[in-house]
Amino acid sequence: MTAIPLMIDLDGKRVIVVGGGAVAERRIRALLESGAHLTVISPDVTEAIYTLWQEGAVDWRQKRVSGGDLSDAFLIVTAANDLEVNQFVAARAPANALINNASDAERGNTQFPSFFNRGRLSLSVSTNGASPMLTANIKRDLEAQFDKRWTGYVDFLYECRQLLKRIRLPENEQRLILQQILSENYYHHANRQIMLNWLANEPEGEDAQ
Ligand SMILES: C[C@@]1(CC(=O)O)c2cc3[nH]c(cc4nc(cc5[nH]c(cc(n2)[C@H]1CCC(=O)O)[C@@](C)(CC(=O)O)[C@@H]5CCC(=O)O)C(CC(=O)O)=C4CCC(=O)O)c(CCC(=O)O)c3CC(=O)O
Ligand SMILES: NC(=O)C1=CN([C@@H]2O[C@H](COP(=O)(O)OP(=O)(O)OC[C@H]3O[C@@H](n4cnc5c(N)ncnc54)[C@H](O)[C@@H]3O)[C@@H](O)[C@H]2O)C=CC1
Repeated sequence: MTAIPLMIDLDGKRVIVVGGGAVAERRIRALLESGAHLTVISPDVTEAIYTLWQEGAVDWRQKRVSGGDLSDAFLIVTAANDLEVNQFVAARAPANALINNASDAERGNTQFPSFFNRGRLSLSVSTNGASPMLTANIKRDLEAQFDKRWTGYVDFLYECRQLLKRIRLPENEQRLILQQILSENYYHHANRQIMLNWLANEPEGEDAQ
């Protein structure tokens, strides 16, 4: 069995985080931007989680976890520093819930890759549990290779593609342009602007909405 990566939309979904330590904090940071409704269940939490709770970014139930805390959860992260607690949570999770078990990935069905974004570009790395430290190293290399300038470049690619969809050129011409904008020429802002202006001034295709 091999885990496959998916991009997941958690907007408005109920996410339960069991435990309030360093690992829980890392998962919460990854989840904050997702629009999920986050509830932390733990007798204590780190300072950073405490601040997030004060700011209203997460709910906090200051208690040890019990089975009743897990109903209706779409995703459960269990990151208590007690193997048995994490096993209990994994066993009591609703049948269709996604479950990430921080102390034993194989007793869950969901793993968090290490990831970062450059605008719309998302890069994630996983070794499927072989070596989280190798993952961290590879991520660091990728962060240097795909530096912040990629954000603007990927925005440019997005805008071009949206404009092309409106113009509705014959498929081969559209592919040619999509290929062409991958050339290093378009790392330069001025060239991007020329392409965008040209695309923006092309008439819309017949059946464009
Ligand atoms: C499945 C997964 C995540 C999940 O979905 O929960 C997972 C699982 C486990 N990690 C464990 C241990 C450690 N994890 C780290 C560090 C990181 N772990 C991360 C990801 C992942 N860890 C996912 C797989 C990713 C992959 O395979 O590529 C990183 C990359 C990202 C992040 O966590 O945000 C982050 C680096 C962040 C950075 O530095 O940038 C360190 C080192 C440290 O702390 O410095 C140690 C101690 C050393 C060691 O054990 O190697 C244990 C044993 C727990 C126990 O012994 O009780 C398990 C459980 C198991 O193996 O089953
Ligand atoms: N996935 C990963 O990347 C890593 C996972 N781990 C695993 O994650 C576990 C947690 O690591 P840390 O966050 O560093 O530990 P930590 O000790 O900083 O935090 C553990 C938290 O769990 C809470 N907790 C304990 N019993 C609980 C219960 N019955 N109900 C609710 N909350 C409870 C504690 O109050 C504390 O807030 C480790 O024991 C280890 O197995 C460790 C390192 C990396």
